[in-house]
Amino acid sequence: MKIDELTRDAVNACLNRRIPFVLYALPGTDRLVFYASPVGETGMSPAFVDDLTDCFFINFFDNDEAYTPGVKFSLDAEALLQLCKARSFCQPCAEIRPRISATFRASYHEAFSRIIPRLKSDGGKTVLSRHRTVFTKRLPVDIVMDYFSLTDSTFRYLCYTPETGIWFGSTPELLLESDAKSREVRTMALAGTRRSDDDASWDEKNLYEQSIVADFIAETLKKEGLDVTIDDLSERRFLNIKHLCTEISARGDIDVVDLMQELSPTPAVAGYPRDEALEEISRYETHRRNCYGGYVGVRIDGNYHSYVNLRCCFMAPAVFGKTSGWLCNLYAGGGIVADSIEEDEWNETNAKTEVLAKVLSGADGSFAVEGTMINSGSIEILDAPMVY
Ligand SMILES: C=C(O[C@@H]1C=C(C(=O)O)C=C[C@H]1O)C(=O)O
Repeated sequence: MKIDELTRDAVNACLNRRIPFVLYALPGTDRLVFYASPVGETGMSPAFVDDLTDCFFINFFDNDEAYTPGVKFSLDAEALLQLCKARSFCQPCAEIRPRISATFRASYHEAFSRIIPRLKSDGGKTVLSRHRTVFTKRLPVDIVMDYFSLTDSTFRYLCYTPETGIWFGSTPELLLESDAKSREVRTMALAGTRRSDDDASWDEKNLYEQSIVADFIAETLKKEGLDVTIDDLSERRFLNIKHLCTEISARGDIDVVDLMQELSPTPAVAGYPRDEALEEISRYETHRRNCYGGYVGVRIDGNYHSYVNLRCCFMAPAVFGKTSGWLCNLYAGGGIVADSIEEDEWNETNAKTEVLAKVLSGADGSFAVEGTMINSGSIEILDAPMVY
């Protein structure tokens, strides 16, 4: 995958000036698309202002607001660069910032130990997540070009909005794809994880975790009065790991935005029953998930391409010691059920962040720092990057 100089300049101009933008590629293609839409007088990004314009959207995991931040497809790279030449910008700073500390192994242990007894008595599943914190000297454009080039089977994006800050990701999980003409939507139940090179057959625990997701999605679609088709269980490989997957489609009278809200967060990223799982997540996880586990995607010609925001990174410009670069939070979780083994689940979160952490470090591994050296005394988060 290649990025042309014009688009590279446009991305850097947006990062330097905090102009909302997106750079994305849909699954199955290496075609990179760039758009920017400066924030107007409201100070808010304008994604879902109406039902017509093509746009990018990115939602929070705690998805209880009607408002969804995003980027309208108003300026392409050339138009954006022209505008930057013609006038100066004072766009709003990000409202949230990455965390300086990472999840301690001990905090994960504490959360795990509290959740297991309830799952043993009530059954069900809770998705427990953690985040890693990395400081990197690499430029966002270089990072995402390496990361996006590894596979074309995911939805890949890099964006900035004032509500979310800078995020990028490469997610394998479809939340909802809609086709207004045929009145059809497609989704998937993706869960259960193991390393790609592990050829043993899937165990009961993983099959159970995945069936919870498939049942929830199928029930939700049926409750909406839709005609639902459920495909056979298959295996999906994404870089160093693989998952179990059931593709599900539905046809009928659909309000896609309502349905996305209804489905998200699915038991693949929250758990089941949902309320109990969400309660445990907010009580025991030591970080806010922000946009991790929410949904992210594009609306084109009235059709939605929406994905669960996984294998993603939240970043902000920062100075570490005397070095300028980027502070990054990498998120990963896994479904915990009554007989889950803590060490295996922790290792699963390592596997899910392994590729991204490597990309942040660069080819020779010398571009990034991770660990206790990163603390509030050694790092300062900036509102805008040192201009490059
Ligand atoms: C929660 C994540 O992934 C989700 C959880 C999975 C699991 O529990 O096995 C598998 C795929 C995703 O639906 C993540 O990548 O952080």
